[in-house]
Amino acid sequence: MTITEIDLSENKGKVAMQIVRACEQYGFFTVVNHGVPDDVIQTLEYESFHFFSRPMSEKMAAGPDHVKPYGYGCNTIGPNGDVGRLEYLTLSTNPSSPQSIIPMSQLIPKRRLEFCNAACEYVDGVRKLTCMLLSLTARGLGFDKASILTDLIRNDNSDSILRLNHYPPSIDNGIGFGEHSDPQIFTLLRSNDVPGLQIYVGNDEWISVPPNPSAFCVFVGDTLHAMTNGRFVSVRHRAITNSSEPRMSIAFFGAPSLEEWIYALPGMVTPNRPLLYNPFTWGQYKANLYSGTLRLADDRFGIFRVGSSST
Ligand SMILES: C=C1C[C@]23C[C@@]1(O)CC[C@H]2[C@@]12CC[C@H](O)[C@@](C)(C(=O)O1)[C@H]2[C@@H]3C(=O)O
Ligand SMILES: O=C(O)CCC(=O)C(=O)O
Ligand SMILES: [Fe+2]
Repeated sequence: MTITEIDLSENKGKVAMQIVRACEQYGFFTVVNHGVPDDVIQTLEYESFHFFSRPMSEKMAAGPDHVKPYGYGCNTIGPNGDVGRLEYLTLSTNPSSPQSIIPMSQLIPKRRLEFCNAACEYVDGVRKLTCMLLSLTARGLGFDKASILTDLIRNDNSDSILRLNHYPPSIDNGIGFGEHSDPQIFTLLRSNDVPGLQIYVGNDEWISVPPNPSAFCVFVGDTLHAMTNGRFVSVRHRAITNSSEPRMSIAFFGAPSLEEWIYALPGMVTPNRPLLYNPFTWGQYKANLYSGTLRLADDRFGIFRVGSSST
């Protein structure tokens, strides 16, 4: 199989169809000519490497005791004992959150202002790109109004997240970030020129995504899967460590506000495709990630499935 690479400078009608096809097939594609300025990306990568190069005692100032999933973390992922060979910094992009870029940058040692500016500019660029991709997706699905999807991310209270993942060199095929799907709408991830990302394409097959620093990887998340009533695949993916070079991935998880209701979009439920999930708010879905014993690789739709005994 080949990974779909979409050139955003091409005809918009064609691009819209390519996006929908890729979301239906694997829930994954890459985009080039995406419009996020290269210097904005390079600057945040530089500041991120600088942050992770600081002594552990300094990095710990930004975590790990903050509200999940925010702050600095090392070798553990999520609330229930998953481990990985990485360290990360996770920030809210909602300006009114105490865990968002500006207040969290105050906890970051050295180069506070530089880090803060770089992260804000990056989020500005990737949020616009996410909106453009959602608008093209709405068009590809046949909706007249792009706002049916773009409003979810544009909302001032969007619960979108910025996550910096740093995988130190390791040459024995270890698990950097274990298998999972992302819970949000779309994830836009960019990495330096070091391999590691793999996606699941069915039939027990994982394929490696060749690194391309001038592209963004786009992942369909659980929320868009639910909104399309299963038509789009929420792609399972993982990162392995097998390089003598450090790997840095920067992910923007585009999410709605906590109050937003998630339900199947018009036309997605048909006699051949019965409703899969009862409506839920993003806040309910997110609370479920952190309230129980769910592990990284677990299916998280259980209680939201139509016919589930808890609904
Ligand atoms: C074990 C978990 C970690 C995670 C929340 C979860 O319950 C399952 C999904 C994980 C994930 C993957 C994408 C993002 O990195 C993340 C912040 C998210 O929203 O969902 C992480 C969560 C985390 O690291 O806390
Ligand atoms: O680093 C990667 O390539 C994957 C990271 C990831 O899946 C995540 O942060 O959710
Ligand atoms: Fe992920």
